[in-house]
Amino acid sequence: MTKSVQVRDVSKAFAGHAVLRGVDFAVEPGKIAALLGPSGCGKTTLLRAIAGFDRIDGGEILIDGARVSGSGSHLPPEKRRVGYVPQEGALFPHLTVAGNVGYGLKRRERTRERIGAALALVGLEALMERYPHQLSGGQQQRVALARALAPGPKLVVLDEPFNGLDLDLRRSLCAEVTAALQRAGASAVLVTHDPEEAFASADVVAVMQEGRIAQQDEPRAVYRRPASAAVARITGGAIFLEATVTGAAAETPLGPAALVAAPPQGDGRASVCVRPEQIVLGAPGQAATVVERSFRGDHDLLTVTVGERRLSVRAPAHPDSGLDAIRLRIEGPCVAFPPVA
Ligand SMILES: Nc1ncnc2c1ncn2[C@@H]1O[C@H](COP(=O)(O)OP(=O)(O)OP(=O)(O)O)[C@@H](O)[C@H]1O
Repeated sequence: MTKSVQVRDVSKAFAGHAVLRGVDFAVEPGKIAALLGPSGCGKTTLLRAIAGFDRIDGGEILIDGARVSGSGSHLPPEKRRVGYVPQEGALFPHLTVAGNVGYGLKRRERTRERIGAALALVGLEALMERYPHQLSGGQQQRVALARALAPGPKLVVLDEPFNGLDLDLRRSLCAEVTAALQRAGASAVLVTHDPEEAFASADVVAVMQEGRIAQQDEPRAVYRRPASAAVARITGGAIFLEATVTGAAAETPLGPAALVAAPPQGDGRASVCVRPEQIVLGAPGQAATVVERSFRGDHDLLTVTVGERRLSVRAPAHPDSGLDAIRLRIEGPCVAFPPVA
């Protein structure tokens, strides 16, 4: 099947500093892909290259099977049929909602019906006559999405569209944006540095690290089977335990742990990655001593020692619990990486 967007071996440098170093990345039609990575890894640069705002130095980019960048060619952004949602919306303050949404449409397409249909995708058709300053931050972002969707693009790229919004709003807006993209039948690339946002909104997560895609897979796969220790850290909480591996089993300071698979490096010493929720309290388990208990609302965060090792462990919130001896064990399969030197 023709990919909605296909990025092949793309490189890009700014003033001699390589920012994209051979990026391979693809999105299937109608799917939402999240580009997840730490600050400075090249996410925005890749997004801008796909949208056509920046030229690439090497490799090629295809949209719907047609080359738009590469081998000396560079189709300008307005010819790519890619909708772009920048950080913090960037609506025109002097235009109404309808004016903003109609902005990207050709004059003959700029009808009330067409604008209303785009606003209906984000549930804001009632606010057509308002100005951006009369909208909440979340509404502004939805208008920015409606503006990007109005010309009927096959692909929409969104650059950290929920930045600057509070956490509750981020979560609800994320669900609304995903639903609007699905209603519009558009494929999307969403840039984020928040794993929860990537998992909640995307069909596929591409984990980016130092200008390369380190792993691209379904959300559960990148979380449960990270390809490297760095991917494990980028995709959520990760506790690394020194262990001895035999086949698909590991012996750790917290007792035995099953592995998702025997590691390619074989038996011997390893660093086993455990997700925080895989460490559970209660017998049977390894004896641990609680040295600090910190109230975190819906849970307590315990600092515990197991032998020489100090760990942070989530525990149910408990008003009467003091500092005491507990037992810990690992539940569910983990991933083993080569030992840290
Ligand atoms: N126009 C430019 N000129 C020079 N350097 C640039 C330019 N754009 C980006 N860079 C550099 O490229 C690197 C990657 O930047 P980019 O914005 O793509 O990262 P990012 O992963 O999107 O980061 P963030 O999450 O902080 O937005 C950074 O070191 C940045 O300083």
